[in-house]
Amino acid sequence: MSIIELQQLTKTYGSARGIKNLSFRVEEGEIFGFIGPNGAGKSTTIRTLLGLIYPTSGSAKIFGKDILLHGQEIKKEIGYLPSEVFYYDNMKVKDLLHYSASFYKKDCTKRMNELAALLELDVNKKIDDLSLGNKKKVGIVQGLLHEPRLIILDEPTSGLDPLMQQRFFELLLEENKKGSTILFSSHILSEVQRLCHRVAIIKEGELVSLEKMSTLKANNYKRFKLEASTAVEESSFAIEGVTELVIRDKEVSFMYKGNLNAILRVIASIEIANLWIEEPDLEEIFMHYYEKEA
Ligand SMILES: Nc1ncnc2c1ncn2[C@@H]1O[C@H](COP(=O)(O)OP(=O)(O)OP(=O)(O)O)[C@@H](O)[C@H]1O
Repeated sequence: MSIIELQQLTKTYGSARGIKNLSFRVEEGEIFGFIGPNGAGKSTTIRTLLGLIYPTSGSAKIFGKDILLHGQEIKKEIGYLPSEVFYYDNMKVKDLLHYSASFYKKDCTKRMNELAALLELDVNKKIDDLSLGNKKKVGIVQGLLHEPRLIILDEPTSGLDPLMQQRFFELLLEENKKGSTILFSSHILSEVQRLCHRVAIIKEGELVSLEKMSTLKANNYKRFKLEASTAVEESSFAIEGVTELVIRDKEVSFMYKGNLNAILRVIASIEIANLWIEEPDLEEIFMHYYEKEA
């Protein structure tokens, strides 16, 4: 079953572009990555889905229900972590969390305490006295304390130190195992690569790619580096699929997409001293995508 379904969802801010005709689905149990550079439209999409802003046209459903007709009902089963968190600074953390928990019709105290302990968050402190990272932790506890069916995270790791990021990822994987579906927006590709099953790539408000993480990696380029025993001619590598060719005397590097036998035949014709074939990370794939599209 689709947990989220967007159909031609469009949001403009006056004459400014927000998102344009976005259509995709997030299936139950997925960890779904939503990636794109600053200003691509990730927050606009999320805020529209949550009913914080109104779509200009198109529609969306969450749990099979229209977001405009059933917004209140839908939101009870969503945990949302906004990209920036703002609070009433004068409150104590525990008071804020109890206040947040009061919106749900179940006792969230146990889970709230577990999450605070896991993230090493001191709930007796005033929000005013917290660092940026600790404020982020308050947002995480707030978003997860009611054990939501759908977790929506907008750039969740900014402000968290590496140890806490790791703990947070483990927490998300645990929630996912228990059955939560997760939509995760980011421009930090390594974290998307580690966690997500599928990824939507958005550029200038439009969807440019929607792939399984495995397909995105498999279909893509490999990076070749080799050291030859003698100087190499550029013409040796003039075959289809080779890009970013750099030759420095005996050292050659390039990206390749295509039949591996074809490139291995080229390499076999050279007397080589060393060879590396590397899987590009999402960062490289992403840059390729953008450069190619541009
Ligand atoms: N309130 C607003 N008024 C006018 N334009 C806006 C508003 N909010 C967003 N935009 C524009 O909509 C586009 C998408 O912005 P959005 O914040 O959704 O991008 P994003 O992918 O979340 O980027 P970032 O990673 O920087 O948060 C941008 O061109 C932005 O300038």
